[in-house]
Amino acid sequence: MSFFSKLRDRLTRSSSKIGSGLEDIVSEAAADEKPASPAPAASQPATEPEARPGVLGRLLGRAPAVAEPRRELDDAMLEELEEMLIQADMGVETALRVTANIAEGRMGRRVSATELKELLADEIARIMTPVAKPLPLYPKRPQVVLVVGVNGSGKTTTIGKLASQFKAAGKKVVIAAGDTFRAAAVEQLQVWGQRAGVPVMTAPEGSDPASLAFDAMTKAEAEGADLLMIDTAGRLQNRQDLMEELAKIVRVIRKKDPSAPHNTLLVLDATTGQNALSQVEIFRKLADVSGLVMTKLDGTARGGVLVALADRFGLPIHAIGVGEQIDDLDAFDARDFARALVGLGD
Ligand SMILES: Nc1nc2c(ncn2[C@@H]2O[C@H](COP(=O)(O)OP(=O)(O)OP(=O)(O)O)[C@@H](O)[C@H]2O)c(=O)[nH]1
Repeated sequence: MSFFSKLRDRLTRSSSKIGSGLEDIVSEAAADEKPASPAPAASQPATEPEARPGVLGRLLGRAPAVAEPRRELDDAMLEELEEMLIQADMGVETALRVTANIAEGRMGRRVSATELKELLADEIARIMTPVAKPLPLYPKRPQVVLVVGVNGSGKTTTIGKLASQFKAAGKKVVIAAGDTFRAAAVEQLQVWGQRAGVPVMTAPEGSDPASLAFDAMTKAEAEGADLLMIDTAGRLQNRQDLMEELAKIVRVIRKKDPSAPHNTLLVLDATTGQNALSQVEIFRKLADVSGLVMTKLDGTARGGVLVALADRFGLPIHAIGVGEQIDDLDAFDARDFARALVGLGD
């Protein structure tokens, strides 16, 4: 199954919220109106073709989309659209901007839900394309990837999935279980390491994570590893401690390589919705976040938050997770995500 198919299948809680939201906005009002004039599309600009049924629709011989209800784009409709996007966790500013862009040059036109979905997907893709960047790989060996994020956000799983994918791509990977205070986190990382066939460096419970990071750096250098992925603690309850812990890890690995860490990945859980925005703000103060990974897009109707994140921070989005299996994480593709999010096909 292609990742797009998987994404579309698993993003359904978000996409049904947005997709049916758009359909409701158009059809509820259209139901109150008299039947549309016979050829509303005839007066539309040539650059905005009438919506066509998708490939599946054509194969099944569905009636062309002219039968779809249409609604005149006016202030009331824009307000509903804005409200729906806010409800879908896109954030107020992003929802306003997206709605304004959709409205531009189209006020008074009669649009169908399919057209609206296409317009919305284009707007979302436009916002997200500049940030859709896979984790950059450098010739530097070992490339040190520090992974930060609150407990439970999916750091361990993301490290396991990335390690396994890099290993499959022929890279030599070492993992350091830097959350030394939580035995369960270390064990979980060891399970992922075994699954991926990647060594996991651990340290006794409660020992200094920076000292583990140093040892892991030594091992990665000695073994000629391409990548060293360092898991870290995510205790936000005591931010000062966490900041010092992260700063110490960075100080120590810089003794071995002044250019490290080469990436600082912030892992965010999509189910936290708008809270993900404040997590970015907090972690940017704690660490020099260079890119984002968003997990658990499969279990939530709040996937729109990724659009808000892209719009607000402009940080690279390296990958997204849509499940718990090794191949449920893939590079972020703006167009695919935008289309899946509004419930459109490839
Ligand atoms: N449905 C789903 N579950 C996920 C995804 N990514 C991670 N999980 C699950 O989320 C839970 C937390 O993930 P972890 O990787 O342990 O998160 P963590 O940030 O390392 O958390 P700690 O180990 O508590 O520090 C686990 O049960 C994972 O299986 C995803 O993309 N989709």
